[in-house]
Amino acid sequence: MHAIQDHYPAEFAHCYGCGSANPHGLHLKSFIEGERTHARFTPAAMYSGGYPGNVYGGLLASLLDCHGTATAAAFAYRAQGRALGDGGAPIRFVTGSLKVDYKRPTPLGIELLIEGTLRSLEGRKAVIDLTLSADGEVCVTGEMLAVQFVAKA
Ligand SMILES: CCCCCCCCCCCCCCCC(=O)SCCNC(=O)CCNC(=O)[C@H](O)C(C)(C)COP(=O)(O)OP(=O)(O)OC[C@H]1O[C@@H](n2cnc3c(N)ncnc32)[C@H](O)[C@@H]1OP(=O)(O)O
Repeated sequence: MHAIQDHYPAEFAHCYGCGSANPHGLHLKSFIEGERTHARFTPAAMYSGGYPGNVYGGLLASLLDCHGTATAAAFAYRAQGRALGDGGAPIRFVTGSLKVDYKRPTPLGIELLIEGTLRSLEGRKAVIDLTLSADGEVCVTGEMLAVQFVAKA
């Protein structure tokens, strides 16, 4: 199964969090299944926060950031009856705002599950609800406003 990011055109594949063309990046891959999206990431020891054994909060926000915009794009394609990577004009979303709530420490070294659902899609604005879980426990929640990017003339 192809990830949502596998359909990003080469010129948009340099994102630190999810771009396949960024050799230093996280290479997050998100998938849409039914009414939710999901991605998985196992943080290595170098992503330590200040508290031993736990993940740095900025990394967690990065994971939500990339997964949220991928979620917005995937649901926008679906809403328009289009297939991802259909060769038409790409529907690009960027993060307008991202609220992150750290509910409990997130452990290093185990697979994290990041999930997204579409709360609303109106015009260029998509509101995405996000969770990040470890071992079945939600550690982080997020709320993203993703805005469809329109190149200005
Ligand atoms: C599947 C195939 C895909 C193919 C193709 C994909 C390629 C895709 C690559 C993506 C790669 C990964 C991406 C990773 C996620 C990042 O890391 S994205 C990087 C971080 N984000 C940014 O740099 C965004 C910077 N900000 C901006 O560029 C502009 O502010 C924005 C967000 C585009 C909006 O500007 P604008 O286009 O001038 O639009 P504007 O009229 O200001 O706002 C539109 C609406 O949104 C609202 N809004 C905007 N910002 C906010 C805010 N912060 N709070 C509340 N409301 C807001 C406005 O109030 C307005 O609402 P309405 O009046 O329409 O009701």
